[in-house]
Amino acid sequence: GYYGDFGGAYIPEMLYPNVEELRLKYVEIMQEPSFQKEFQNLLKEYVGRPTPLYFAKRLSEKYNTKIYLKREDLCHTGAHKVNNTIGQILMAKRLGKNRIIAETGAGQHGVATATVCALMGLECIVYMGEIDIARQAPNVARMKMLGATVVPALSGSRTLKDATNEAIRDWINNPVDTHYIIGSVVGPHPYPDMVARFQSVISEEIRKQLKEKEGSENPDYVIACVGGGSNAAGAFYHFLDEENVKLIAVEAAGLGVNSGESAATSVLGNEGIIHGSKTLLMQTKDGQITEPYSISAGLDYPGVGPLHAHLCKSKRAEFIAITDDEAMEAGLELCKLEGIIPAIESSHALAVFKSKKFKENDIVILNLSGRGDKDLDTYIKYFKL
Ligand SMILES: Cc1ncc(COP(=O)(O)O)c(/C=N/[C@H](C(=O)O)[C@@H](O)C(C)C)c1O
Repeated sequence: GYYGDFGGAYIPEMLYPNVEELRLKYVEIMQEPSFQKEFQNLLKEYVGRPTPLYFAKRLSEKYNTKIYLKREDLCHTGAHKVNNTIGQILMAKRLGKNRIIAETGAGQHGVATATVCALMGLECIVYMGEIDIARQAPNVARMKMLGATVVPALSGSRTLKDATNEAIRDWINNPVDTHYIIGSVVGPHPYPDMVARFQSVISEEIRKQLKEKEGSENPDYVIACVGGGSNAAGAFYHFLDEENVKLIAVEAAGLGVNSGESAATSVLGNEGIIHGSKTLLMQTKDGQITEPYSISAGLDYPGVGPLHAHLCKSKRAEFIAITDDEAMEAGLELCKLEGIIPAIESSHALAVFKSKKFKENDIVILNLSGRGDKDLDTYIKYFKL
């Protein structure tokens, strides 16, 4: 359960039975033919996979390189999060669980969890920071309509890290009948690996689609935004051992990495434990989690998955920090050039083209993790629409 020096399961003793049960069973369950059959069928019939690998002609012309967008914004629920929740709800059923809990920040993961609970008729409780409930109101309404109970996290800074703490507290109190669907490649082993495996359908499809379109399975670059790191883990997964495929992980610089209002964990973080995992996190000198900031709730996370801590330390991936302003401008530019309104998280990845030069015949894949519907309020305020 380690990625280099990072990973592991540093959990309270009372959580050990739940996590140990999962660790012992998850690979075996995922490899069962009946599991794979149901998983692949739901991804196709319910999520709408495969998602297009769309050649963005006008964007490519603007930046004089070849840009393909992997359209995770077209998944059912509007983001990549559902790839993971489909896998985990099937896992929960095979583990005999009938109560589901989850944490969410941007609300996408909460919606994706509520969606699969409605699909399978399971009880769903989503913990969400009171601050995030206010700034992602449309997703809160969606979760309620889908039958979930949204519980405001009132502890700490009342954002994602507190929602995660409250979900962990719930799981400790309800070990037998409850499965905790973690929304990103974070948390104690086996979650980072399990979530990455479920999201790896993204790069599995990219390889097939690129082969058809360009005659080669390998692009020159894969770019993805990183909050906890699940959409990036999925987009990178099948390229990790292909050293000519360069990986670019994009974090939220917020108001700037030296502004004190940022979520650029690879720049501002150092080694520590967060939510049961040894990784890089933004912390005070006595190891308390520092409150991050980003205009996007989805990247507003003070840690990063252990896989990405390793990719950063081993320099297998280049980490770029993008500010609120750079992201918002890039999001609006995609609207005008390609008629696609991206999630603000995904807009951070798009902003790379402004600052990094690619060669004319480079093939660049950008993982468009979600669509911008949930962010219209923020776009309206920012651009005074
Ligand atoms: C459209 C979209 N794109 C990217 C992200 C960042 O999450 P990762 O892909 O796991 O790095 C997110 C993260 N959303 C989470 C959520 O909806 O709850 C996030 O807030 C937390 C789970 C980290 C997202 O919604």
